[in-house]
Amino acid sequence: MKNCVVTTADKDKALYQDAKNGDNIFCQSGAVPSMIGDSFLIQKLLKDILKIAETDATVLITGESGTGKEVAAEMIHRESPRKRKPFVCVNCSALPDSLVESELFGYNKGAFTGAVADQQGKFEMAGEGSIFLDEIGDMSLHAQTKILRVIENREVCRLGGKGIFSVNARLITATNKEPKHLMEEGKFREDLYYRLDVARIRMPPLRDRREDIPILARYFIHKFNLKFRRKVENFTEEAMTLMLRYHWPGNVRELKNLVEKSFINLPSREAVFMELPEPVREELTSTATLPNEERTRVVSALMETRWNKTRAAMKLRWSRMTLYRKMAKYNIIEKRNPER
Ligand SMILES: Nc1ncnc2c1ncn2[C@@H]1O[C@H](COP(=O)(O)OP(=O)(O)OP(=O)(O)O)[C@@H](O)[C@H]1O
Repeated sequence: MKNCVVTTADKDKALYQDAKNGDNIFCQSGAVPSMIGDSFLIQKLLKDILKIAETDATVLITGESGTGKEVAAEMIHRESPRKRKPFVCVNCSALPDSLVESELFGYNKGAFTGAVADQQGKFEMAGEGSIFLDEIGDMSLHAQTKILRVIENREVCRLGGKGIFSVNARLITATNKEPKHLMEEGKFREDLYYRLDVARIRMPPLRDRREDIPILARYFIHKFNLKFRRKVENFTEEAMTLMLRYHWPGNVRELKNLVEKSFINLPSREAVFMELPEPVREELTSTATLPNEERTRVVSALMETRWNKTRAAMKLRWSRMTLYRKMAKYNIIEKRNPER
């Protein structure tokens, strides 16, 4: 992730930088990247995000890599009363110990060799907005001590500076490592953890919400249609079946990359239905797990029939009652979606 600052002014210019990929995403007013998905888990997550956004609590977001922690952090800011103030992202894993203070707290001209001009730190830049410390679990104990001090005192001092700035930004942090394990291994300060874990958001892995795969795939297809000037509608049925069964260790990021690879592999500019590139197809076929094949079958039947229960039940050769029972058993909930 590139460190980035999104200000209201930037958004007015319809510019938002996809902090992970360095892409510039052009957005219409307010249409910054949003959390796509209509599974029960995502709907619940969205409710939690909106509830937490309103409070001013410090947030800790946990979840595997690629599950959308940064998307969630940005949404918390965007939905909070601080939305017109800056949103500052810091990738802690890319921050060597020697740079922690100068990056986060800033410095004054002459503070060290190379400090040729005054420089604001990230806490100062965030002002009354939000500061997002990503991959906080990768910070050294030394750096954690510095962060803890800022949280406790709510003030920072630039390197080589005399003045003290009070810290008013809301703190949002994320880690893809389990904080409890990090503490057991002595890699994370317990006192800092309790300061950060005031409100918790847990991002579910994609394999636990497979019913979001078609809608996410369509969303990325839409994005890449714009980027590559194509008119793809969807994946072929065979490709989608494989995708629904795959276990997605890299989560949504892996799905996004796969959609992009499939675009690059398109045989013609006019192609409407997309195959998976051959090596990916082989990989997905060999690693596709069937942790809950019945659930996958139910979701696929519902998707294929646009949630028409009578037709889905017929497809599965079940009664409607059986279908409803299975939907309840596997927590499959229909979301009213104009696309369907
Ligand atoms: N629910 C979602 N809807 C739309 N896009 C998503 C969603 N979840 C993730 N993405 C996209 O997937 C990619 C990875 O998401 P993100 O960077 O937020 O994951 P992360 O959990 O922060 O990963 P890491 O732990 O590696 O930092 C991004 O391009 C993001 O825009």
